[in-house]
Amino acid sequence: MKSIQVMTKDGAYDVNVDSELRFRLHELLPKSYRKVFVITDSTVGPLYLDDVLTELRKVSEVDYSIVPAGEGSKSSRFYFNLMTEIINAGLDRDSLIVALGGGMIGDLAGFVASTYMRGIDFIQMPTTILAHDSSVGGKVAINHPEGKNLIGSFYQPKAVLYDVDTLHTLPLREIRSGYAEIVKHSLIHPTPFWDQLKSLNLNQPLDNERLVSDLINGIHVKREIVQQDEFEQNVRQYLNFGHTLGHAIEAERGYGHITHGEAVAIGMLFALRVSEQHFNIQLPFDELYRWFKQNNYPFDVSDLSVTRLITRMKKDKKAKNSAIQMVLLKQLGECTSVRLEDNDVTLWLETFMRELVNN
Ligand SMILES: NC(=O)c1ccc[n+]([C@@H]2O[C@H](COP(=O)([O-])OP(=O)(O)OC[C@H]3O[C@@H](n4cnc5c(N)ncnc54)[C@H](O)[C@@H]3O)[C@@H](O)[C@H]2O)c1
Ligand SMILES: O=C(O)C(=O)C[C@@H](O)[C@H](O)[C@H](O)COP(=O)(O)O
Ligand SMILES: [Zn+2]
Repeated sequence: MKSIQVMTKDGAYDVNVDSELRFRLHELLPKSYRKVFVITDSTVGPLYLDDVLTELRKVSEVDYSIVPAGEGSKSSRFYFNLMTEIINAGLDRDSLIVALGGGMIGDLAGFVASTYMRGIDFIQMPTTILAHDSSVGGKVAINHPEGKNLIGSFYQPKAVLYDVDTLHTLPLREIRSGYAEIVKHSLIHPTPFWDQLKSLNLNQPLDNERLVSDLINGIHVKREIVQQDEFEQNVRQYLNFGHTLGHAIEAERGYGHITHGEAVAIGMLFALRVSEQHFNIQLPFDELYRWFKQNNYPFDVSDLSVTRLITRMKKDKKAKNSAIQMVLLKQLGECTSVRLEDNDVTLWLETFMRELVNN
């Protein structure tokens, strides 16, 4: 088992990555809990919930809830419903919430845990590739129609138990989506990690060893940045590379109409273009664009309005005084956060969207 420790203000926790972890769950709980409540979604539930419940019942009283799969459940409605369910289930401050699923479940269940009785313990059991990012670092949230993750907190899990066998039931679209965040980690960190990734063909069956190594590389980058700046006062912004436009597209399309990774992929390309223009430098835009295209990332942006996207980008959490703030690259592996003029971003976005539509 690969175990990566994350140090935070409230102590350390382990990110355990291995095959068949869900069958060793009861040994891996950080402590014993009287009651455990599992939150999962309607796709993951039928696949893995029974295994998890069987393990947990060896040591605790267990209850669960299944929300509809998809980004639409990361909402105030499902947040409130879950609150009612855990109140009725009698969870108290000695109880544990288990988030079994991808980033949607991790963010939603984590936000429930962070606010129920002002915070009870939770653990992450990620089941998507993307969740190598979302399960580590303690950002938990729900969406608002006005913007992604606008209602949330920083609340670290007590453990992350990543059973990589669960990743083999992921559809290709979710494999692609998850790899977008691995690509992000490779571009923002000085290790030559992008060089290893760029030969990868996602249309071929996943090689388990390769996948685990890519996930672990991503987790290392995430951990390093979170440990330096848990509450996003400075360098943690770099983890938002590609997200200023990415989040704007997700909200603009309506949550769930584009995956998070697909939106971030477009956002990263745009951030590379802006970096090139702003610093008058050359970056591997073409190489990244080719890799995304070869791997069939969808880049149809013809339905999106530049003006509306700019309005959304001005409401991004990084913005100060409604000025657009983007994470740019000074060179591969070196980030900086830059305040930009609306007019410049508008012009660059118009050109960039034309480029995507015409290619
Ligand atoms: N907190 C953070 O730091 C952070 C980081 C990145 C992304 N996020 C958030 O994470 C969310 C996206 O996460 P995601 O891409 O994992 O989405 P998701 O949780 O919605 O999962 C994607 C789809 O895959 C299905 N699925 C999950 N595991 C499966 C499995 N093993 N087999 C088959 N199907 C499976 C789900 O039911 C869903 O339909 C977004 O809300 C994003 O904002 C948060
Ligand atoms: O952990 C972080 O910090 C990130 O920014 C990781 C992102 O991949 C993730 O999508 C996160 O949820 C975005 O956070 P937000 O604060 O921009 O909503
Ligand atoms: Zn993200």
